[in-house]
Amino acid sequence: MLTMTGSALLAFQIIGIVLICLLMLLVVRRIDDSQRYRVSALPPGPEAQWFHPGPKAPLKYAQMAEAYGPVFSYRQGNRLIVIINGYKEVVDIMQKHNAELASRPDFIAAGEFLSGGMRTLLVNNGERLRRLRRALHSQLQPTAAVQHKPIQYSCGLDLIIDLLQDPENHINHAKRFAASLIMTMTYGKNTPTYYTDPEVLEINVHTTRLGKVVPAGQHVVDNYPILRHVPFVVSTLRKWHKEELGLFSSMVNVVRTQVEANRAQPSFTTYLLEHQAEYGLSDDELAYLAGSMFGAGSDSTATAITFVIMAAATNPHAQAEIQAQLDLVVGRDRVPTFDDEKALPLVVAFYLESFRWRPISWGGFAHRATSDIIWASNGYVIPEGTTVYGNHWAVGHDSSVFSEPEEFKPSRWLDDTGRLREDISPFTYGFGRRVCIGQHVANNSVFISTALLLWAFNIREDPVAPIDTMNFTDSGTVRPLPFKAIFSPRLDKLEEIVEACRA
Ligand code: HEM
Repeated sequence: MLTMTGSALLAFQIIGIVLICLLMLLVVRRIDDSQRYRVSALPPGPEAQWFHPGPKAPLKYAQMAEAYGPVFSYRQGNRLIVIINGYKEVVDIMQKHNAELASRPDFIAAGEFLSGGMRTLLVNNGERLRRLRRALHSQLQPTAAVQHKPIQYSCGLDLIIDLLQDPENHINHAKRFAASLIMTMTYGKNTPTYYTDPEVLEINVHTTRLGKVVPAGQHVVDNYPILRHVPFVVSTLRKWHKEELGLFSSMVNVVRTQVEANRAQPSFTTYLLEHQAEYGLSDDELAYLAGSMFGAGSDSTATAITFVIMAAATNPHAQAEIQAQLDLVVGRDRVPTFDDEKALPLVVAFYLESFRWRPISWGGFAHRATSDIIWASNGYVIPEGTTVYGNHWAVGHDSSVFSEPEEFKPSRWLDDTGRLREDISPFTYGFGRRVCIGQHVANNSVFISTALLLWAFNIREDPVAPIDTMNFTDSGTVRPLPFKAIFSPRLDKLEEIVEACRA
């Protein structure tokens, strides 16, 4: 009993000291800020010292942009946040000032503790980021992305067969496509992958944990960094890191054993093991580099495929147009392949429009200004240290670039001659120097799935179960919630043709 009272007293003392320190820090920062911000104006925004947008922030931000303008700011205590909601503004700020926005805000819970500072997405700009991105680039840049096309094609054929046999579960089939691809690319897995495989389930536990602590302010240590020194505050994060690192290391060890026995399939991990010294990777960094491919590339790719299905089911006219092109270019005796891509601009336009219409990382990912950014057109300053988001939802729905933004119109991505436009982008993969490094692989996945899906099926909405196209999770990478779609094969011998094309 005495011991309990003693530790309670100690805890109160620590909390007291922490509160006093925080108060002092707040006063000093406010004096500092008020002096700096007088020089030029901050983008306008709510007055509150602690503003929280609430649920579905990207939609709320788009509404706020109508009141404050396309670039606005708000505060969360000491943190200053700027949200960019217009297409032109995102180009002017996120793209043109890419060097000053190449860093991340401090993700203390998710980056420092949960990921041990090793998850590429959360690493600050600097020497480690350069090493990690260079290693990833070797496998994911356009010329290297080509080598993954045969796996993507084969996963695409599986997707068609899965849908034919069990259409109800279409969301899980899209997840299977993405999981199989990543497991093969990363670890050289050559047995079929299912979304219910124990290792896939285990990776998903870790991805879900990460998703819980990434949003700024979700964990107390992000709001009060001084608490990082209080062991019980960060003990769960430390435990999660240990478990995640254990899993990632064990997966690398399997490949290491295969390499030693001379029976490893070439993969990202075999490449990293061979070039470990060249990239200066520790064993733990190597394990994280391989392991976090799944978190970064699996859910996002699966969501992209499911949004294509949703777009097709709710836009029969656009679907018919793309099928007419597929019939002309591919016919019905064989499946579409990557070789058809140049002749199928409508397929590309269809998925680009899907990216714009229902963005996957809908609020964008946080960047940090590492020096003051003067936004010349309006004379506003985005001070050093500000967290900056390009709001993908608002940018894709900017009516000055995308007329009738609620409408699904693939034709807006084509010029008068039917070629793909190069002057606009859906910005699905983010901005500047932190743009998604897996974008070429992801585009190939979405291209082959879209082509195969719409070649193989007429996809329809069930009149008695209309699809709510805004029914997705309110998370960093959104996930569409279950919806019914009817998949009617467009040819009698679909399975036969697909199987014949596997060779
Ligand atoms: C349709 C699928 C995908 C979407 C929509 C997507 C989207 C994004 C976005 C929005 C970012 C942050 C960009 C920013 O900070 O502005 C990002 C970062 C990243 N993505 Fe993707 N991604 C996809 C697929 C992939 C794949 C397949 C991989 C790997 C195989 C991958 C690996 C990464 C990595 C490593 C980062 C961190 C880059 C950094 O912070 O420097 N992504 N992705």
